[in-house]
Amino acid sequence: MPSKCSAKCGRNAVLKRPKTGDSLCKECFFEAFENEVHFTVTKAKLFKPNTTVAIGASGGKDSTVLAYVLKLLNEKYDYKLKLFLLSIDEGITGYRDDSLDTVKQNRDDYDIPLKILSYKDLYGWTMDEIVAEIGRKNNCTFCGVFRRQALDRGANLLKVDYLATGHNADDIAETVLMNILRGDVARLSRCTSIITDSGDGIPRVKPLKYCYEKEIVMYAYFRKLVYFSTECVFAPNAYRGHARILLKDLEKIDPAVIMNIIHSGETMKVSEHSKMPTLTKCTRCGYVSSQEICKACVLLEGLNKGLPRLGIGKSSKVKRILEENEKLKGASCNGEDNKCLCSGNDLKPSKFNDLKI
Ligand SMILES: Nc1ncnc2c1ncn2[C@@H]1O[C@H](COP(=O)(O)OP(=O)(O)OP(=O)(O)O)[C@@H](O)[C@H]1O
Repeated sequence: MPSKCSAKCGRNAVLKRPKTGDSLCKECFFEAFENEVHFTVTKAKLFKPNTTVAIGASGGKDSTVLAYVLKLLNEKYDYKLKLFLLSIDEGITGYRDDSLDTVKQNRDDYDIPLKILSYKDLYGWTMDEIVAEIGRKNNCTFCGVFRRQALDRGANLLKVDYLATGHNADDIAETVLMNILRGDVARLSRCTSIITDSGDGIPRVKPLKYCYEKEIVMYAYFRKLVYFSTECVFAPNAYRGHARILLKDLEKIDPAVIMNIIHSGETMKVSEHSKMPTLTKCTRCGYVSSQEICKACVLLEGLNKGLPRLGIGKSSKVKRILEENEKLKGASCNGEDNKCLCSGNDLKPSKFNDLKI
């Protein structure tokens, strides 16, 4: 005999909630999931009424569920938000091109306007081209740094008040673990924040912060949402994968570990000596950075000068290489040497400002 829904609605249960162990029917699961997101949004005061929100839309399960639920809650509770979808096309053949088709489908299904920005337009390189230069080992560094900035640039171009991403509870617990495994105490203090300041006035928010990945997949499945589920073709080497495997193993023993890790990260007190550096503006592109020259500009400069490994590793090493090149430039460069870093003038802000969106 099928068990009854534990919400006592009288219907039969069709699933067991991974987060709580409750047996629920479809309708009560939808309600529980949506109520939790609504609770997260209201408790953290994520959005002010009459504002605009860009949803980082990759076509994957998290951002698809985020777009669907935000639209639904916006209408149900009258948040008074104007929603946009913002997609970054990294230029990964067989992955992003297909997932962007899914985002376009979501744009039509949910009636939310979509803006697509590509790495090729922003940086002059696709990820396929970058991987051909750097190989598969460190390509995630390029992709992560460029995507972060590209999303900020997109949010600025759309002139929105918030940028919402689909980061879920598993992502955040993984990040806490990763920062611990790397001894990156400074990042620990901000990786659990539900609202982060990107340094240019457009806060990033994570409405799915407390949603378990398994429940997001269930929600998308039972709601019959269209999403793209293939792993990035370049992802298997990412360090995050190790934290992910560890977390999944721990979750099998006790699903509460995900919330426990987030809770530990939130309540941990980081010493003054380990605080994140203050954000400033990159002297090259004018974009937000914790260094004089932002990581995106350093990586791009390396690519353009045939030194793709320039930005991989410690920033002190990068600074030394850049200083040495500055000296060389003063001594001998006639401005025609393609390998000399002095011809990194193509990184001026105008390159980005000229972009037609
Ligand atoms: N190419 C992209 N364009 C726009 N937003 C993106 C893109 N890639 C990632 N994001 C945003 O960052 C969030 C976390 O990205 P991550 O790479 O961890 O993907 P994920 O956990 O597989 O999420 P999803 O299922 O939405 O793809 C996504 O939910 C989305 O909001």
